[in-house]
Amino acid sequence: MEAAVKPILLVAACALIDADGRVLIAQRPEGKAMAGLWEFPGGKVEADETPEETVVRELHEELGVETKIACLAPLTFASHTYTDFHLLMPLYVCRRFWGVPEPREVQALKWVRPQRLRDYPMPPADEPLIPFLIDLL
Ligand SMILES: Nc1nc2c([nH]c(=O)n2[C@H]2C[C@H](O)[C@@H](COP(=O)(O)OP(=O)(O)OP(=O)(O)O)O2)c(=O)[nH]1
Repeated sequence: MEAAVKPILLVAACALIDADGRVLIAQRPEGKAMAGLWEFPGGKVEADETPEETVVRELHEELGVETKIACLAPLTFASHTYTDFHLLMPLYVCRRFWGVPEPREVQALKWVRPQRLRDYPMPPADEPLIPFLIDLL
């Protein structure tokens, strides 16, 4: 019997970048899958949204940060098979945003130099994204 095809989960994520070229990562909350791992802010793309709208909404909800679709630039994407789904995750970068990020729906936030991202345990889907940020910054 053939294995069932896993559903594709579309998640949109964003690397906020500060004036020093550091990237913001967020620690996943307790009680959720992959709790405690560090990830790029973002979330599932809802049925009525574009990925860019998802990023703008999630930055507001998770961090209290405001930005605009025009301030998002696509960098790369993750494509990774988890147990229950296949994750497809465009990663945007954003250098222009308003407000100081605060950890509203996450455990903690950290501004990290791209070369130091490997010091923070991330979901397996995220590891291939790191070289793109190192190249960019
Ligand atoms: N936001 C974000 N999600 C990531 C990253 N890497 C990665 O594998 N994911 C996965 C974790 C989750 O399975 C999914 C994002 O879903 P989510 O954060 O909106 O939802 P969740 O798992 O917290 O579950 P829910 O309670 O909100 O339904 O993508 C990343 O860098 N950022």
